[in-house]
Amino acid sequence: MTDSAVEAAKRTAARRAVADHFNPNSTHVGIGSGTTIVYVVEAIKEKSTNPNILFVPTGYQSRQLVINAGLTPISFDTLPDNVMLDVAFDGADEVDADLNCIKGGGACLFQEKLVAERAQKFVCVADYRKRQDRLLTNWPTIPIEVAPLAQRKIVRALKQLGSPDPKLRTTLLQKSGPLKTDQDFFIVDAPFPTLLTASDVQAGKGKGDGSDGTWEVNAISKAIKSLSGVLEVGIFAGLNGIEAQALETKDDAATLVTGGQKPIAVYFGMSDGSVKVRTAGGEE
Ligand SMILES: O=C(CO)[C@H](O)[C@H](O)COP(=O)(O)O
Repeated sequence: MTDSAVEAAKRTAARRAVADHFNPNSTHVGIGSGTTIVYVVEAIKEKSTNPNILFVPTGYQSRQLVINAGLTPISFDTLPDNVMLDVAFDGADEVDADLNCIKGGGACLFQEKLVAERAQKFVCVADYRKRQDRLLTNWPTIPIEVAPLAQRKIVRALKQLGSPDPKLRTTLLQKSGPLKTDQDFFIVDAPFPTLLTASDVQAGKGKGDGSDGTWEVNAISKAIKSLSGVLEVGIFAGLNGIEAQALETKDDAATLVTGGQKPIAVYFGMSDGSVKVRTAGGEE
């Protein structure tokens, strides 16, 4: 596939996702980061440039994208406590059969997670290379945002968790040295063996707790997040927004604060020009 074919796949999927999930009467919409989200913003702009819709970006690139499209950005920390985003769109680096995602290829995972958790509907758009049954199949590493001071000890701890060669992400262009995130933190990219889903563990394909060299998605995410100095882990797993809200209405007040991290739907642009939509109900 040529680069332009991959870009065409991203654009086709973005248009379908926006057609299905962007309501021009929305009040608050989250906008993720990366190359695919550009096509989402393009499609949104075609449907509405209503200045009353407030767009919550997930970092510098995302904010510029919103501004350049003539849309109205609003910072996450100015959202009133009782406001949920109607929908948040984002890209993904890899998605498994249960809709767990790896994100952070563009180093924006921290703000992306804040925004995803605040959305009633979190929707991802990606090209066919990201569509897998298990995480760490084609995408090689888990991106982790860390405090610079703690970087070396976190790399050591990741090795103890079974990551063979965690690496500090560096800038590729003129400036040498570590890449800095929008929070002025560092990114460590940690390879692990392919991650098990919860149903793999139930089916006895591995313990999933690291003791036999296998990790289940939620377990490795929690283990990494518990290391001091880790700001956020680029695994979006657990509940989706609809499941989280259902729990909250059953008077579990804690869930609104954590929200859902998993998308309710992922739109994959395929190499033949079609779009596959993966949801909790399966794929069509
Ligand atoms: O998580 C991200 C940035 O932190 C991106 O959404 C992810 O890397 C996908 O990027 P692209 O659309 O360029 O493939």
